[in-house]
Amino acid sequence: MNSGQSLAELIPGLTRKPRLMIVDDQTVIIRMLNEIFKNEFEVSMATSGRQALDMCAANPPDIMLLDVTMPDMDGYEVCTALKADNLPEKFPVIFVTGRSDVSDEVRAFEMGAVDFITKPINPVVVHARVRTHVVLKLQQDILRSFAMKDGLTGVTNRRRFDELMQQHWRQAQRDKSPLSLILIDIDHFKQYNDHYGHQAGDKVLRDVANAMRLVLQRPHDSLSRYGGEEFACLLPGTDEAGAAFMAQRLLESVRLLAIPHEFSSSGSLLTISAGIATVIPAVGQTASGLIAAADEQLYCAKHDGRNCVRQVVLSG
Ligand SMILES: Nc1nc2c(ncn2[C@@H]2O[C@H](COP(=O)(O)OP(=O)(O)OP(=O)(O)O)[C@@H](O)[C@H]2O)c(=O)[nH]1
Repeated sequence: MNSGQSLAELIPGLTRKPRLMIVDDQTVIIRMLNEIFKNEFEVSMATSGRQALDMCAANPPDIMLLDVTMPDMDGYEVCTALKADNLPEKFPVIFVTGRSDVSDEVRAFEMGAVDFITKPINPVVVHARVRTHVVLKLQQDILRSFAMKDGLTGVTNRRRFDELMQQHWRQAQRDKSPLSLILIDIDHFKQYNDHYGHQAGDKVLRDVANAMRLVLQRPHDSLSRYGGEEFACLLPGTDEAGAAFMAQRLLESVRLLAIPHEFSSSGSLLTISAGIATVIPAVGQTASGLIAAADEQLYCAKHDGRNCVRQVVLSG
């Protein structure tokens, strides 16, 4: 890798400074590393393993420089805790240590570290290694985000929805908090395609997805393309009243697009129908029940004339 190139040149599409977390109980080391990286990275610092874990939960870095020998919790323990934690993002960890035994090095790799740097720190070496690993990490992030997006509408795809569902389901089980799912389907979309053409149909899918995406405000709310003309809106921490409100806003956002649909039996404009299911998941319950329940409500909304919402609350 050419160290003369800037990180922005190496990672096309990079819109922010990479985040580097330095974890060391010796402030003199932290200061030294900060001097090396402060221009290219957004640097955060922790002086104990516990503090590092708390900071990662709130705002995970893109890469971590982790001291092995620290009081209370050593670097190996931090690494183990990071692996066990359900962090929203994984990131590479480079161990920094005064020990230079082969067994220490082997242990570091076994714990999941990507690299191992020995003290005294050589600024050129540490800089080159951090750059190499952070470029790989950010390139992977970009590829991953492409793999998780629906090519036509730009919202997350079915694969990502499945992941998000599992993630939020487990979180809701732990917190005993409500999780709502809204399944949305465009009304008489086959008629739309048949009369206005497939390209016009594709544009409608994009416009509808964009309009609905703007309705979602909370960071954990998500909209995914669930199937051909079906979307799924996942609302963690949202009860039945909140989900009903959001569903009505989704319907309204599509009505406001005022897309003519002369061949719809539910009005002269394009509309959607929605089925909502809400649950506080119990131990042993699975997410597939929530999806099936929302799907059944969507079927009811279609059956009851379309352009409407039907809802159920499942017992946890
Ligand atoms: N243009 C376009 N059409 C799609 C895409 N994916 C699915 N469709 C179409 O969506 C239509 C779905 O039709 P149906 O399942 O019969 O449902 P509908 O006509 O919307 O009727 P109701 O759901 O009962 O209101 C089919 O014509 C599919 O070809 C896509 O990516 N682009």
